Amino acid sequence: MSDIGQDRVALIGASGWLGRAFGPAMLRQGVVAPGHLIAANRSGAHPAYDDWPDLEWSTDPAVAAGRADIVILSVLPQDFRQMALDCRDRLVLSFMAGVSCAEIADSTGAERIVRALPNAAAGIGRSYSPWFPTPDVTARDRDIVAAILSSVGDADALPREEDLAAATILSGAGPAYAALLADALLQAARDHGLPEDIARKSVEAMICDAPAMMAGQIEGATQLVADYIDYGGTTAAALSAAQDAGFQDAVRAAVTAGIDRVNAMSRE
Ligand SMILES: NC(=O)C1=CN([C@@H]2O[C@H](COP(=O)(O)OP(=O)(O)OC[C@H]3O[C@@H](n4cnc5c(N)ncnc54)[C@H](O)[C@@H]3O)[C@@H](O)[C@H]2O)C=CC1
Ligand SMILES: O=C(O)[C@@H]1CCC=N1
Repeated sequence: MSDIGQDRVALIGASGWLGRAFGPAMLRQGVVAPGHLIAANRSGAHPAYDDWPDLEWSTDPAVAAGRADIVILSVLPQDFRQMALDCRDRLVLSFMAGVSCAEIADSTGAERIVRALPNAAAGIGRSYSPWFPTPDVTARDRDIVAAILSSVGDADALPREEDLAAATILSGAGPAYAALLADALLQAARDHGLPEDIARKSVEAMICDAPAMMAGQIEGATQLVADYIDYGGTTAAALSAAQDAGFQDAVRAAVTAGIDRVNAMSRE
């Protein structure tokens, strides 16, 4: 039996971007038994769950939450704010960006709340999901949360809730910044007249091979840039021009703007 034991889990937003990664992963790995999962969405059974034809579906989040011991909130903040959920005496695990534990407690009555920030790599089992528990969360709750989050990748507890804002903008963004860089490189390649297929293969080699060369040693990135600069070749010229044009400033502005947005959402 999994860490969840006989507890019933309501996954609110089961067919959304994150929900359809978590639900099937939890079922496939035996974190929750099919008879103990209630999948809630607006449209009923979703093809991502075709392997579990007998799964219980609900289009009423309040009913699903009411029948569960553990409630996973995988809905947009604005949709959550329209819901009337009673989660008293339940463990609530929220994936929502910018919705504080205090707001979740206020609107659901829950005291045992964990906020986690997965990312889109959950869909390939490679999410990194930092999480924060309220003081009432028990040791068993923590094991349950670790089991749920581990079903789609790696996870670590954070000591302070406010650190979730940065986590939202960094790991929470998944491949978004890499996509921005890839798009800029593709446009530059086209500007220089590279045939489209060669441009695509060149940029794919840059973006998709880099992870294999840097995995497990990301702290070496600063040294890698310095090594290229010291090498004094063509890449040095390109990297220096990017730095002079404000590359680091652009990244810092992106992270700051994102954190500001998260904090504004918390006050909306
Ligand atoms: N997509 C991502 O990479 C990340 C998302 N998040 C957070 O996770 C949460 C979910 O995000 P996504 O999966 O991307 O959203 P999504 O919009 O893809 O999925 C949300 C799901 O909730 C369902 N839903 C909305 N209102 C409902 C209602 N009244 N009753 C039943 N179901 C309802 C929708 O039908 C939809 O399937 C958001 O709060 C987001 O901030 C956090 C980290 C990363
Ligand atoms: O862009 C977003 O709002 C979602 C939530 C956290 C990360 N991605």
